[in-house]
Amino acid sequence: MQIPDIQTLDRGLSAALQHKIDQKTKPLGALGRLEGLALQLGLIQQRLDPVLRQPVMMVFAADHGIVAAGVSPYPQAVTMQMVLNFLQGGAAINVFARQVGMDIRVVDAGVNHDFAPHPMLLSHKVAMGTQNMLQAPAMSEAECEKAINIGRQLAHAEIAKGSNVLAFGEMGIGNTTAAAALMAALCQLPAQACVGRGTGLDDAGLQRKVDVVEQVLQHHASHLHSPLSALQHVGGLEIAMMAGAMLGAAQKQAVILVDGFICTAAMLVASRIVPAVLDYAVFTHCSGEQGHRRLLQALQAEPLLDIGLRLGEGTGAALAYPLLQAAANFMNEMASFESAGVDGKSA
Ligand SMILES: O=C(O)c1ccc[n+]([C@@H]2O[C@H](COP(=O)([O-])O)[C@@H](O)[C@H]2O)c1
Ligand SMILES: Cc1cc2nc[nH]c2cc1C
Repeated sequence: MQIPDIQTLDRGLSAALQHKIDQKTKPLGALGRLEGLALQLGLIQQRLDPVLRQPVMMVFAADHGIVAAGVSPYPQAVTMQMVLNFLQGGAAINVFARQVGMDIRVVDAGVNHDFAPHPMLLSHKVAMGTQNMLQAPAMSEAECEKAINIGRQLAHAEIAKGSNVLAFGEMGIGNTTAAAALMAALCQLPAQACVGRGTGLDDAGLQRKVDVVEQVLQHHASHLHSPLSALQHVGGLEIAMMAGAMLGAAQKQAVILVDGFICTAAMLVASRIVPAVLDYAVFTHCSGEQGHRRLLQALQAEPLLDIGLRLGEGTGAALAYPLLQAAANFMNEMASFESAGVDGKSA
């Protein structure tokens, strides 16, 4: 695979951005995390007056052969049914994206169903789902590379149409198992620390899922040392396409909004391919999925929200978007001590 060229942030503007932030009519630091966000936006865009244009929510969907091992309480068909729900506008992500003014693209990366064409649907099926990774690599090397490259092109296309904020979401029954396996492999953590209840496994189901992930890691042990090989052997098609799209977004200096556990696992993979991708990432929330907090810590990421969401679809990213808007808006619209005639010196 050709490694994408991603610029690390040029921090030359940091002092001027921080000065602008500090001159706003507020006590120093009083806008909390919004101040760090404003600084990040300014550095990504290399301007003192950052603007957010045409935010797009990209929801990547695919199926997972590992569901045959009983790792999800829901049947595989729910992936396809939820894609239809997205296209009809009735899912949580439709509601929240509408609420914050984001367009949605639903990307079929590998759902086990043939969809009729639809204006919201981007059909880029690489396979009808992954193989059961207890028995075989989740994908072939060619499939994995194809998914990454399509993802990168999709991000480039959205940015070429005028977006400078790409939000990421996903749908795929079984994908918390693939995400946990990737986390365990790339962070060298025991399965137990990475596996959670997903859509709602009971205690026995959780134990079975831990056992399955341990077996998967053992089966592919000799292929887990590089991020690409780990992705190919224990990942998922939507995870691979998201990782590619995240790399593509960073290549073009767009802001990347990372949703929950599965999106963060995709960012983990992307960051092990090109670490500079992290400069463009905003981690929007800490999901209720056991393992997400530890994964965020491994990436030294501080999530914006921690409100117990564990839905996926991009819901956390959509809900956090107004915080990004607030960061850009205060930079552009808030008075400075000088312009408002407020005494900016503390006693
Ligand atoms: O984003 C999260 O943190 C998250 C946590 C738990 C579940 N999910 C969603 O639930 C599905 C995967 O759950 P499971 O139990 O089938 O592996 C998939 O469609 C995800 O979008 C998502
Ligand atoms: C109903 C349902 C909706 C979802 N959205 C994302 N993952 C999901 C899993 C299920 C089961």
